[in-house]
Amino acid sequence: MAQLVCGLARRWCFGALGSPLQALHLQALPLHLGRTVMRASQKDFESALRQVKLWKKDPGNEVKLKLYALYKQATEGPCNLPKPGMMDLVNKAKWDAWSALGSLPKETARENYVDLVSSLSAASEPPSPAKPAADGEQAGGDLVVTSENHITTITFNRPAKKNAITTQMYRDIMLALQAASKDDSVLTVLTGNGDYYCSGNDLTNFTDIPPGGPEEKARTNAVLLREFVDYFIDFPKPLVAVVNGPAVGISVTILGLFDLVYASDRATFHTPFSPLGLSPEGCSSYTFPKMMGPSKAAEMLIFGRKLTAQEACAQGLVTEVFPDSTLQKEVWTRLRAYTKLPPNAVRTSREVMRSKGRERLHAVNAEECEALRQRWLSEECASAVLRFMSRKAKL
Ligand SMILES: CCCCC/C=C/CC(=O)SCCNC(=O)CCNC(=O)[C@H](O)C(C)(C)COP(=O)(O)OP(=O)(O)OC[C@H]1O[C@@H](n2cnc3c(N)ncnc32)[C@H](O)[C@@H]1OP(=O)(O)O
Repeated sequence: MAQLVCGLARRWCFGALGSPLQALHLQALPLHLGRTVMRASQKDFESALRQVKLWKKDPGNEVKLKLYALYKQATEGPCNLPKPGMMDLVNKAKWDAWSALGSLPKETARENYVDLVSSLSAASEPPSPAKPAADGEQAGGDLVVTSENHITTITFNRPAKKNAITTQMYRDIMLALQAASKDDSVLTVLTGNGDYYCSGNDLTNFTDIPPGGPEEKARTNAVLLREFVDYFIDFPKPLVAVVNGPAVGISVTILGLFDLVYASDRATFHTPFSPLGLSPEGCSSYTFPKMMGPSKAAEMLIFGRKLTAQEACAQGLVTEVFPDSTLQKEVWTRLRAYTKLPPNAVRTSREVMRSKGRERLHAVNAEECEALRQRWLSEECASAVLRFMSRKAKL
């Protein structure tokens, strides 16, 4: 039984800077710790700062921004920085949060900081021991890959973030597909752990701007996306999605490149590209109109209409819908039966079905990635990401 776990468990902690938003609070800490303690509540404040550094659970961007703003107000007073540009997403979010505190006195900000930390520390659960790995599985990692009974399963495993896909996960999925294309499996399955199948691209993937600026970020993301989608276009074995819950963005669009899509009746299919200032990817601008007709595809891809599992099945995006309570049992029984079919016949049938459209799919992928590269540099996209990060907007 082959076994592979991709992606290190990235437990959130202030010592490991995964993104600028994770970093923004920490950046402030050393500045403060060198200062002289002047007031009575300063000790509590410093103790709260130390406590925050020990948190292992990500408190979320909203809380991190609040902590950052209160910290700056407590130590420096009202916001005294020039307003960052629209594209400077992280600094803009920080600036907005700090400015929102207006002329709140330093002592009040310090007390609010201490109160916030103590309420969050009280609410957080003690760390639970890792679940023992079941046979053929390993716990942990943002992506878990197992291979059993001739089925390789790639599981999105970031349930606290609704399985949003980080840049590392894109790379790990490619590695997993590469391994699966060569192992003894007959089928490759993608599924999600937790209540979501996947909430699409992790929107914080756009926030860590490299020295080359937003243009470089847009370019490298476009290259990564193109390579990622190419892997699905060229994958040589049947691809199956077991959509255990809501699916968003790229996790929906690439379903057009799958052979079978089995969905829970809890699943929904949502591609909110226009509200995000984006355009379709995953070859969906070609596969969706082909499978559901141009006007149904337009409703989804241009106007962001969310489909239920039943609607997605009626449109041809989903193969079959199962009651959530029986999804796992029914689907895995069926998939195991499919693995008993003569593997060479399965591969040949798939290849003759796929080979004719492959070149076209690569061209569509290239075109979509170029359109997205430009979209990522737009103010519409920057505003949407900023709105999400400051939690004023959700789907
Ligand atoms: C290399 C680049 C390739 C780019 C390819 C392009 C792809 C395009 C897309 O995929 S577009 C789709 C992008 N996805 C979204 O816009 C979804 C955004 N998320 C939401 O709207 C909501 O979170 C939700 C509707 C999915 C779930 O709402 P709910 O209220 O049930 O849960 P929370 O909002 O509290 O979410 C729990 C935590 O998960 C974080 N999170 C969820 N989705 C994402 C995401 N896509 N990116 C980053 N983070 C996400 C959310 O922030 C919460 O975290 P917190 O607890 O730390 O606050």
